[in-house]
Amino acid sequence: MHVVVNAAMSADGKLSTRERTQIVISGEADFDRVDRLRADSDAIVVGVGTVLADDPSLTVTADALRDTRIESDRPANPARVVADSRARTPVDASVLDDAAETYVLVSEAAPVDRRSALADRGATLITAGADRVDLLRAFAALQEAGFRDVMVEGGGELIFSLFDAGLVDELITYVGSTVFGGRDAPTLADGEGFVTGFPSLSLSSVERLDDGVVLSWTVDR
Ligand SMILES: NC(=O)C1=CN([C@@H]2O[C@H](COP(=O)(O)OP(=O)(O)OC[C@H]3O[C@@H](n4cnc5c(N)ncnc54)[C@H](O)[C@@H]3O)[C@@H](O)[C@H]2O)C=CC1
Ligand SMILES: Nc1nc(O)c(N)c(N[C@@H]2O[C@H](COP(=O)(O)O)[C@@H](O)[C@H]2O)n1
Repeated sequence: MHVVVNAAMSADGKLSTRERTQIVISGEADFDRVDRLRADSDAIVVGVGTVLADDPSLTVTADALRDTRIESDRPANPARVVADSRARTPVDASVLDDAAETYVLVSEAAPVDRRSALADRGATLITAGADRVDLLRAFAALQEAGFRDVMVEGGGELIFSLFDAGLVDELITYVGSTVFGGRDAPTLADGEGFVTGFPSLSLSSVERLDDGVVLSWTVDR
């Protein structure tokens, strides 16, 4: 399985403002790039914090790209995957609509009634971990389900945990032309933070796009 993390951040490294509401950082050309990355993926993963903050659809928006997927025998949209230890995804969340398959990764601590509600909405549940989703086990289950190219779109808590678990192969960031500031604003990698064993990255490309820059890194093994 190949895991690519893609996120947009302000010039000061924030994914959003301290109010954690959805905010546009990318320009039109970057959203097209993200659309192509989605179209080349089997699954798109987010944390439930992102679902609660943004209610994303995580679908491929450009018709041409959707056609490309159909020609290649892939479903019109990649599967959507939510890391959601306590099964907090609202039943009316856009990720549970009919546009694509949806997987919810939960822990054993997720209440049974919440799990049933999500299953009733058509989600496939994967249980891994006692209190928090065990990402190594959950991603192994996704691989077993046939997913090869996996894209992660955030947020900062999930991205940190994926780096911590050694699951990230590539990191792509769009750095936009704005400053959010705020010590409580989400950054690219939040969680506990590393004090040793920092992931080491190799820069693979730098591209000027819209009024910002796309930085692509591979994670050293
Ligand atoms: N600019 C961008 O590209 C993006 C911005 N965002 C922003 O990020 C913010 C949401 O990010 P966060 O609050 O960090 O939430 P998040 O999206 O990273 O979700 C965190 C939640 O994931 C669940 N989870 C399950 N297993 C986990 C594990 N092993 N490790 C970590 N989390 C696990 C937990 O319930 C945890 O509360 C919002 O403000 C959103 O707008 C989100 C995605 C992309
Ligand atoms: N690439 C990118 N640029 C931005 O400026 C953004 N705010 C985000 N946010 C991510 O995209 C999700 C929304 O997806 P839909 O348009 O609803 O499909 C949002 O939840 C973030 O993960 N990304």
